[in-house]
Amino acid sequence: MTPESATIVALATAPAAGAVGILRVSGPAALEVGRGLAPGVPAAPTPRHAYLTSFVDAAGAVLDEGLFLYFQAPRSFTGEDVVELHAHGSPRLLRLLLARALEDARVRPALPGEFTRRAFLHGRIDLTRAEAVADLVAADSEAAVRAAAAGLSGALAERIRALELPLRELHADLEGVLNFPDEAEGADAEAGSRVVALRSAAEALRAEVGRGRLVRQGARVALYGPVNAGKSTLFNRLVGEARALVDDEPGTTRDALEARVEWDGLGVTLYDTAGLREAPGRVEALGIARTKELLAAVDLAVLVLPPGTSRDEAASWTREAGATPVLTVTGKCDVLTAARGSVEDDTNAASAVPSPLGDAASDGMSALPSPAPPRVSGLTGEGVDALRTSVLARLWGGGTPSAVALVSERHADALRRTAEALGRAEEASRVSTLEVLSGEVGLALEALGEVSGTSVSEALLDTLFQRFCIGK
Ligand SMILES: Nc1nc2c(c(=O)[nH]1)N(C=O)[C@@H](CNc1ccc(C(=O)N[C@@H](CCC(=O)O)C(=O)O)cc1)CN2
Ligand SMILES: Nc1nc2c(ncn2[C@@H]2O[C@H](COP(=O)(O)OP(=O)(O)OP(=O)(O)O)[C@@H](O)[C@H]2O)c(=O)[nH]1
Ligand SMILES: [Mg+2]
Repeated sequence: MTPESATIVALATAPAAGAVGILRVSGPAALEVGRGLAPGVPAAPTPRHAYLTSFVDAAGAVLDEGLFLYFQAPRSFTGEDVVELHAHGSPRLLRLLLARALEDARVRPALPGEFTRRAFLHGRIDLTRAEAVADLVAADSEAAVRAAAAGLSGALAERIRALELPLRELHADLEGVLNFPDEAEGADAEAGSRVVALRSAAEALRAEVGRGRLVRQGARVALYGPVNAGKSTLFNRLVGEARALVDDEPGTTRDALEARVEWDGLGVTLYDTAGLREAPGRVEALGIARTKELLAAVDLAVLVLPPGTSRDEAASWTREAGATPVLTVTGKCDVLTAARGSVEDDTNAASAVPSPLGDAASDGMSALPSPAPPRVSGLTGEGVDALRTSVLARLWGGGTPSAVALVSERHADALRRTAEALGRAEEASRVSTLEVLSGEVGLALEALGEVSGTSVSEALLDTLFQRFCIGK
């Protein structure tokens, strides 16, 4: 029996006690198998009608009373005949029902994501929407839910199609001219400008999707800086509970600590790290090594400086973060300092509006006059809301995640290859032959097709659907 003709079954609900548990069957034998469990249902049930009926064991003894739903192919989630048994949410009962369905030789357990995969194979949904299903299930912040929902409703599919159609037309025109020069004469006249327009559309889409991982997994933000700057106190304040140990002894934090928060719907994993200093003790040195590792991995590093830090010192602390963007703040701002030549020297009324210094410093432009870092106090909470806002602005560049923001590394990579091929096509349209131009346009089309699923391999589908849970 080929996989396509197999009827598959799985629990559609989590294997835990709950109000309702659903057993879902999809494939040609779905109705017969379902009626085997629910013999009270008519032989030709009305599709999409909820029948209240008994579910029975092999001997006909009643196991539960629940709802029976029949979706007739192709009007179902998978595009095949689908039967759902909505039973009471007893894991043990559902296992009995599942085992009974599997007694039929035409039925086998569904693989992870197989229902969704069949929906894709039967053309019910394209790949971006299939992936959005998995994203929605995995979403752990409001932003991730909203972005996945937009993906599910076809927002990304729409954008891809808007690029794919003209690209396909251009490719067809070019191939026409190459293969039937007489009939298709002149179809390549505007090729150069069409490539330019398509390339800029591809680049625009690419720019928009770059932050998919931020929404999907949340952003990672680490507090770092010299020992005793007030990092742990600020961390506790940002997290809203006393998670980290605080002490006036420098070198209190040894191991990085993490906490998950949700700010404006965006998931943020916040790290408190071991303070940096020269000549630490042995254990502390291990903590400092870990801080440096972590700094390389996060999306944003928040440098917490004690009041009175000089500009040179600030610049050198900034360099500790390497390539990671830095947002600098002056901590313990409730303490008055009279130090001269410090980073907060030019603090004035205007600098009450947080303006990240990190950019300038990490761009190697620290010689230019830059605004004073925003001031915070973990102790009093002053400036903490403004810091949160600056962090979000730095991660997002302001605004809320766009509908197409929830894009996987896979999508981003395919879009990058699309744009690159179009870049080479643009070059070819100026300096090379029509063959080369058409070849690059073909490559762009192929890369783009990996997003929508018009050109994907079985192997890629296997990998994609493996991240789904069983029953999805
Ligand atoms: N009980 C239950 N709830 C569920 C699902 C399910 O399979 N079963 N879903 C599963 O993930 C989601 C809903 N997704 C669905 C998508 C399409 C169709 C469907 O029957 N589509 C047909 C008919 C459309 C219509 O009549 O408007 C089609 O596309 O042709 C059903 C569910 C979430 N809730
Ligand atoms: N006045 C004032 N004191 C603070 C503030 N934040 C921290 N402190 C004090 O400064 C000392 C060090 O604070 P921590 O939060 O442990 O500093 P840290 O940067 O985590 O230090 P290490 O883990 O040792 O690197 C403690 O005595 C805190 O009470 C603040 O905003 N204002
Ligand atoms: Mg600490």
